[in-house]
Amino acid sequence: MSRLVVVSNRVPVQEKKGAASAGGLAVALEAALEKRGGIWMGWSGRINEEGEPGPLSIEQRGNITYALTDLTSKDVDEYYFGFANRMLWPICHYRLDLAEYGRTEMAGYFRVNRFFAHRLAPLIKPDDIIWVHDYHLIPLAAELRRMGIKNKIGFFLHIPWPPADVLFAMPVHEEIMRGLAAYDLVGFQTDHDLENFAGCLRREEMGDMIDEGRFIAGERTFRGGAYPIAIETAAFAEFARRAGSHSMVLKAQQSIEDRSLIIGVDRLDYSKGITQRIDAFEHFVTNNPAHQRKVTYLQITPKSRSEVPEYEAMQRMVAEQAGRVNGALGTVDWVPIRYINRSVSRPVLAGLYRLAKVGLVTPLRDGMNLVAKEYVAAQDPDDPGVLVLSRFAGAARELNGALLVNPYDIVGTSNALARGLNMPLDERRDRWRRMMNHLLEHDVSRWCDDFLGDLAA
Ligand SMILES: O=P(O)(O)OC[C@H]1O[C@H](O[C@H]2O[C@H](CO)[C@@H](O)[C@H](O)[C@H]2O)[C@H](O)[C@@H](O)[C@@H]1O
Ligand SMILES: O=c1ccn([C@@H]2O[C@H](COP(=O)(O)OP(=O)(O)O)[C@@H](O)[C@H]2O)c(=O)[nH]1
Repeated sequence: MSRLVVVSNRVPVQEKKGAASAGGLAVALEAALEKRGGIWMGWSGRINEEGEPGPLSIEQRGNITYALTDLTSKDVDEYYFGFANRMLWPICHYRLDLAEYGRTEMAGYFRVNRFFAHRLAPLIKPDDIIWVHDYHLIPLAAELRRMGIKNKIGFFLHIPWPPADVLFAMPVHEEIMRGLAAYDLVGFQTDHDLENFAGCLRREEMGDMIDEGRFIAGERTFRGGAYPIAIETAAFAEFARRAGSHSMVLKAQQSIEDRSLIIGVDRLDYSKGITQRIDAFEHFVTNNPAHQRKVTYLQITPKSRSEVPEYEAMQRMVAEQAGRVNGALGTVDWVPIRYINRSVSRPVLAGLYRLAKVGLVTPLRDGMNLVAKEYVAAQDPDDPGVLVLSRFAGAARELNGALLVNPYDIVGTSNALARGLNMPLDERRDRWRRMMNHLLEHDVSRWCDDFLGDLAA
């Protein structure tokens, strides 16, 4: 089996041991590299203003060699906060209104990708398979090819891919598309993302699909497919089963008393639909007097990308909104929304998911949304909760036992919440079993095997 070289912006070794990780990418990949061995290269998370980069910092952990590079603050501002998170992220989440195009940021993005390629190339052996992750690093393969690297290189996009009319609002869309064409295999979360990609290629006759899953763009032919990312289902279910004795989970359970728990877990990101969700909850409580004082909505929302102005504004907005709703609906002995701005460790999350009668996952647009899958995996088979899921999350393509909602439809989401809380046990079991069977069969190791199998083929 060939050695695997993974490249991603974030690398989990940069997190302190035992720290709670708030990103799905890290969670999913750790398992894969442990199994196969190889190199994981990425940003150290550190800023180094020296100008000339020092040597890569190398750390061996089990089967994995972590190779990390520092970046300058100019790099981080332009490449990560700038182009990746203020241009590509909003565009790929269909938010043209939030996209900020700056030439400096765009140049910084391509420059940092070139820099990554120069640091990575000396580590690569002829038989290595290279797997690049996410929107931060789209041009990496083109840079490596320019340096003469002929290895198989795959790319997986963790976020949605938009239709042509949205993508083409980005001035450098052609270069980004050409960047993708430099890979041997481009993986998307869903068939819808793949269709959008094919549409973008066709629109200005840049390329086409020549066969099922085979594309041409200019001189290059390459493959593309849908590879929905997954979780370590059995292990997560076991976490949840044991979590009942965790002191934090016990405390939560005691403090909820006999109320029904509704849970939301999201990075504080405008794509996650948190404000619409709070509106839906407010509508639900106001219009269902029988549930007043009988429900607690726990929203766990670690801060994310706070240096980006849209995220900073969002932090204020959600905090104010949660406070306003609690002020309007709460009583001396009942706080309807518990809003937490910190990251919670995965074992505790697993226990909280299991306590919750409803998992409320309502992004306006999301590549996959691993929280939806974790919520299902964490349920008690004898008395499972109900997943209320946005039709615009990648997970909605797979989780056919969920109550699907349009997150922009506040009344519709409120009705789904009511239906979830009142659902008879038999229906809950049927719905949960369908989803759990799917998640057990399609877990994260299968996701890796599928992608790497196709890349190696
Ligand atoms: O690294 P950050 O800027 O702090 O952001 C965290 C991660 O957010 C994004 O997650 C996506 O990947 C998940 C797993 O495939 C998927 O379920 C979710 O829908 C996506 O939003 C981002 O793509 C990662 O690169 C970030 O590390
Ligand atoms: O306090 C938290 C909040 C989230 N997560 C984890 O962060 C991931 C979020 O992934 P998702 O795909 O839902 O969204 P993303 O943040 O990657 O856009 C999930 O595995 C969660 O369990 C966590 O460990 N602690």
